[in-house]
Amino acid sequence: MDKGISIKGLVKDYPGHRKGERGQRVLNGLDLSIADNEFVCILGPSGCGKSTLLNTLSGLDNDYSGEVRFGGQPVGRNGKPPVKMGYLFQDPRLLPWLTAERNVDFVLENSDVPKSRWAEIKNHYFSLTGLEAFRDHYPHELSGGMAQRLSLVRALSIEPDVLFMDEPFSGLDELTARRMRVDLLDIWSRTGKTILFITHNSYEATFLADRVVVLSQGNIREEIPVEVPRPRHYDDPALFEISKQVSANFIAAAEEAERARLQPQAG
Ligand SMILES: Nc1ncnc2c1ncn2[C@@H]1O[C@H](COP(=O)(O)OP(=O)(O)OP(=O)(O)O)[C@@H](O)[C@H]1O
Repeated sequence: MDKGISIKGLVKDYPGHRKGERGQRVLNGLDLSIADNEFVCILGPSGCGKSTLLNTLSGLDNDYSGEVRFGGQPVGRNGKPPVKMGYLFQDPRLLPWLTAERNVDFVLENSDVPKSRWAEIKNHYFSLTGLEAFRDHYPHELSGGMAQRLSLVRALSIEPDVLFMDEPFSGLDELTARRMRVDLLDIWSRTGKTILFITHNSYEATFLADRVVVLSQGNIREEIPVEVPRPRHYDDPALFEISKQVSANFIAAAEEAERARLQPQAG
């Protein structure tokens, strides 16, 4: 099954919330195609529309215009998405009163995965993420990295075709984040998913992605392919070279946002 994503002319406006406040166009006719099994990182300064893009693609926000297709099939405005989606956020969002395993069961109970497969799936992902010994631990007994790993187990357990990740490692210390990036690439290479990953970190984006998309004010400023063979090595100079180009675009996008902010509004 094709799990690619095609986005055409995506426009998202937020109304002004206070009396007399202007509305804001956050996504401005965005076109983007993501291939089946491609790993794409979205980078851009604060407020450029990254989370808004993820919310519209993931169906959390249906109030937009333009076209979004998964595997060539359009998203029904209020219907079921044509692919299975998994999410990972900056905050692991675990249920504190449930053990690690029950947190995963909770998601499985609300999925279409038959109960006969739960044990196999849980064994697989708990072992893949090194959490086998912590299945009966509660979230407060886990470190930040372990909690985020559990959140990854939970997202993967429903066997999503597409994984949306919104700065999932930004709250972790650098060493843990590095390990998580390597683990994520390993899992991705074994399971085959289309991944859309949001980050503020140029090197993280370059290390992970097949392609880095830099957003500026609700549209694509630059798409930078990362043609470095996998498995990748964290200290590969070729990655550093590409990340410099990513950084330069990121900084330019931030400057564009600052200029737009200082520009007097017409009308
Ligand atoms: N529910 C909302 N109502 C009104 N404006 C919103 C809403 N959500 C986001 N915005 C505005 O839309 C713009 C884009 O927000 P968004 O969260 O998509 O940016 P972002 O690129 O993800 O930023 P960050 O990197 O800080 O998370 C911001 O100016 C924000 O204030």
